[in-house]
This record gives sequence, structure tokens and C-alpha cells, in this order.
Amino acid sequence: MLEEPLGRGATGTVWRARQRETAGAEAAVPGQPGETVAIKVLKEELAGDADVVMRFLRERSVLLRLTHPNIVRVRDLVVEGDLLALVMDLVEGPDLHRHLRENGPFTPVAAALLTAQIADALGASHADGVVHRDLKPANVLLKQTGGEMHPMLTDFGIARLADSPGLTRTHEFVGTPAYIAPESAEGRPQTSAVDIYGAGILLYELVTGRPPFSGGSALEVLHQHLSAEPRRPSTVPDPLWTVIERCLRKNPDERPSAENLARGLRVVADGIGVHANSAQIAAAENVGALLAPDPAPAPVPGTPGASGDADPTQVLPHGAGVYDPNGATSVLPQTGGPAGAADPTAVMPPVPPGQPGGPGAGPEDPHPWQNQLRAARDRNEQTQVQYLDPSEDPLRRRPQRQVARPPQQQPQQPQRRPQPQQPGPGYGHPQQHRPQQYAPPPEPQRRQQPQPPQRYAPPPEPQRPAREPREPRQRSANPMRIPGLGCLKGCLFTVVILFVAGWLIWELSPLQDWIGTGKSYWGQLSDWFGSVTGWIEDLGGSSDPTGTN
Ligand SMILES: Nc1ncnc2c1ncn2[C@@H]1O[C@H](COP(=O)(O)OP(=O)(O)OP(=O)(O)O)[C@@H](O)[C@H]1O
Repeated sequence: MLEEPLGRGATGTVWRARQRETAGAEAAVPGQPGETVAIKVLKEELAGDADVVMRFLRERSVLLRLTHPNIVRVRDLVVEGDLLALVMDLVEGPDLHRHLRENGPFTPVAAALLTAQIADALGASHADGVVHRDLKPANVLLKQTGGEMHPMLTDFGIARLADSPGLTRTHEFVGTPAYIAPESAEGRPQTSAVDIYGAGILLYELVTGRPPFSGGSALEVLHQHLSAEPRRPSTVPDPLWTVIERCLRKNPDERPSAENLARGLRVVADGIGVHANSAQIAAAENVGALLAPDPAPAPVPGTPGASGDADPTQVLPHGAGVYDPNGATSVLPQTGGPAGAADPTAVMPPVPPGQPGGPGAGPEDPHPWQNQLRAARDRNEQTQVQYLDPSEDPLRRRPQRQVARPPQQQPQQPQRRPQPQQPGPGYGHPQQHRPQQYAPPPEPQRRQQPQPPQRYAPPPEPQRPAREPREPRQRSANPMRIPGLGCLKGCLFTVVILFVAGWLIWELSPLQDWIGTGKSYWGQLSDWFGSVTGWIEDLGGSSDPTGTN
């Protein structure tokens, strides 16, 4: 029985609910009548998509058996008529995004310990072949137990459901730009290393209060994931930065495994704490040696190269206006219309290119998605979906920076590995973390990129009004280009500066008196010039082997 909505995300609405009767025998957790649970009712669009329903059912057993102290337990997956819902344990406490917003960044030790527990959860799920793909503070619930906070990772498998070919088409982007791994942004094969990248972003955000890459639009943010290096804030201790930097490597093969990440973070927390002894400090300084990559990362099925599935090309939203880095996973929400008004979880099917408002919309009317984007921003969400003209997609212009890798093989079976160690005692409340003012690092300059053809086939062009071609940037008013002119100008300018500086020194300093020549500056210069030419002539004469001079 649904009681009250707890919150709404891009994929559905989460309700506090009470169990009426004991769940069916197939449920992972039968539960007790009257017990309070959380139910995520997926949006109509997801529920109405046959492909999503198939995935939902296929992943049911995996999600139900995914149990770990730091994972919100899924009790049941329900398909009833056109309703698709996940029944979960109810977690009393805020999510990490809200906690960060209200309390500011964590201390480095608290951030390391909290992320270590998230890495434990990832280790367990990766061992089971499950990749989260949408790791972000909003998907970490902080369970309050006796004044302590215990991080619980939620929304496993949801990103995969939303990533349905029926829902996401060539020109749409699904994901959360601030946390997306470069390979996901580019539509390259993905593995469990995408979660490690997400953990790195999350850790950075925990200690600084904001993710490392930000910008005015989702496009800019994704571009930075691909080509910008994260800047190290001065408040982050060396060993912790080593861990963050390794997680944020552009090359997924260089990121640590979840288990090594958890171990490394605990070593760092021990070594940077105020009570650290010299052995712990030394161990933290060598944390890099612990961060070995996963030799067999769990693949993400359905990503290009991972299987024969046609995966939707992940293309950046274009010009999506002001960008909120802490929003929801992007899918298409519904606006207006009776269905949208009645059902807050309803989503709108993609509008074909060239029909911005859908049937009946006037050309001047704002696109329904634009209304939704505005509404999402007002709610501090980050729903960002818009068409991108392929010719303006900087990803397609980006030169290939990596050595081409052979396409990843679809594994027969996900790699089963031993379950990671259960985490130690519960993570203490990060009491000492006080709100800190964080000065955002200056935006790295965006590079101008040449346009080599990229790896994915050009998607069909949406029929948008042709854009005015941009004026090429004028470097100078002078249309003549003389090679070396710039250098010549520089040299002349330097000579003039030297001459004037020399004159000033001659006139204003006691140099003239020390030399005692009594000559003017010009006279002294001519004198020196004469002496130098005399020496050169003498040298030429003395080196003449014929002795004719
Ligand atoms: N098991 C749960 N117990 C208690 N509250 C929950 C639970 N799961 C989610 N919530 C709350 O419900 C709200 C919406 O969750 P949801 O996962 O739909 O949103 P999101 O993670 O912000 O968006 P999305 O994952 O769709 O991008 C969040 O504020 C979250 O705190």
C-alpha cells in the first residue's frame, strides 16, 4: 500500500509503502505484513517498453541476490499490468547529495572511509557481474543508526533499464554528465571500471563539495571528462589525491579494482589521520602500489563492442542551458497534457527530429522538453536531453587520443570472483566535517579540435533550420601574411627596449662616473662598437695563415 512519495528521480518515483501481506515465495525477502518498505515505481515509459520489461525480468534474479551491508536490498521486482516497480528496504536518512548540500564537504579521512564502503559494495556487485553505471551522491543513502551514518548504494541496474534502445535513440544522451566515464560518453565498450570513475568523482566531490568537471552545459562537462585533467585542490592530502587521480584516469585499464580501491582508501585514512604513526604514514604515501587494476573487469552487456546489441549512441545534449551537476539520470520526462498532469512519473516518448513541439505545436512554442528542463532545474534536478546536431558534436571532432583497442569480446559468463571482505565496523558519522568554502578551480580552456571521422556511423541528420556559418576568427586586420614578421617585430622591439634601458642606466645610475669616460651615452656606445669591430678585424688578421695581413 503506497503511503507517501519519498522523492522523485528521472526513472521513477520512490514511495514509502506498507506491506499488506507476506510477499510471494519468489521474493528475495518475504517481509512481514505491516512492514514499511520503499517502492520505486518506474516511469510509464519504462514500464511500457517491452525491451525494458524484458531486461527487468532478466535482471530480476541478479538484483534480488545482490546483498551486501552497503547495498540497499531489493526485496522484489514487480510487473503488474503496466506497472513496473522495485520493492526495497526503506532507508531512513538523507541521500549523500542532500547531506553534502546541507552540511558541506567531508574531512579527507571521513571521505576516504565513506568511499571505502561504497567501494566494498561495488566490489561485491562487480564480483557478481553487475555494474552500477550511475554512481553519484544521490544514489547513496545514508542510513542513520544510533547517531552514525552508514552509506548504502542504491539504484543498481536502473541505469541499464533506462538505457533501452526503445527509449534512447541516436541523438539522445542518457546518464548523469557530472559522473559519466569518458568511455560511456564516447559510446565505447564499458566495464566495471566506469563505476570506479564514478567513485573517483564522488570522492572528489566529498572532499571539495563539487565534482571536478563542471561547465555551463552538459556538453562542456562531457568534453572535460574526455580531455581535461582534474585539478588538485590544495586541501586534498597527497595520498588521497593519488587515489582520486588513479580513479579518474581516462583509460579504464589504469583504474584500480573496487577491492583495491577500498583497501587503498582505508590505508590512506589511517595514514592521514591525526593519530597516524610513521608506519601508517609511510603506507599511505605508497598507496599507489595498492591500486592495481582489475585483471578481469565485469563487462557492461549491450555496450558497443561488448555484444551484438545495438546500443544507443550516447551523444551529448546540446545547448541545454544552465547545467546543474547534481541532477538525476537523464531520461525524457513528460510535460503538460492530461497524462503528465495526472501521473508524475509519466515520461514522454521522444519527439522525432524536425518536430520540436510534437504534433500541433507552433514553431515559436518552447519545446516541451525545454519546459521540463526548466522545471527540472527549478527542482535542482539535472534532466538534460536535447538534440545535438552531429556536425556540432565535439566528440566526433575529437582526435583519437588512444591507441585503438580490439573490440571487447562478450564474455560467456560474468567473471565470478570471491566475495570481498565484509567491511569492518560501521562507518562513523563524519562529525568533524564542517562546511568549507570551496573556490572552484578555474575552468580549463576548451581546445579547438580537428574533425577526424569518429568511430560511430553518422546518425540521421535531424531537420533543423540551417545555422548561419560562423565568421572565421580574424587574427589581425592586415590581410597580408609575411613569414617571420612577428619574430622580426619582436627582435626590433627588444633592441629598442635594450637601447632605452641602457640609456636610462647610463644617465641615472653612477655607472658613468665609475667608468669615468665623461662621454655621452651615444659616444660611449660608438666607442665600444669601434673597439669591438677593431678586435674582430685583428682576430681575422691573426688567423690568416698566409700572413698577407
Ligand atoms: N530505499 C529507499 N529508502 C528511502 N528513500 C529512498 C530509497 N530509495 C530512494 N529514496 C529516496 O527517493 C528519492 C528519489 O530516488 P531516486 O532513486 O528515484 O532518485 P535519484 O537517484 O535522484 O534519481 P535517478 O536515480 O532516477 O537519477 C531520493 O531522494 C532518495 O533519497
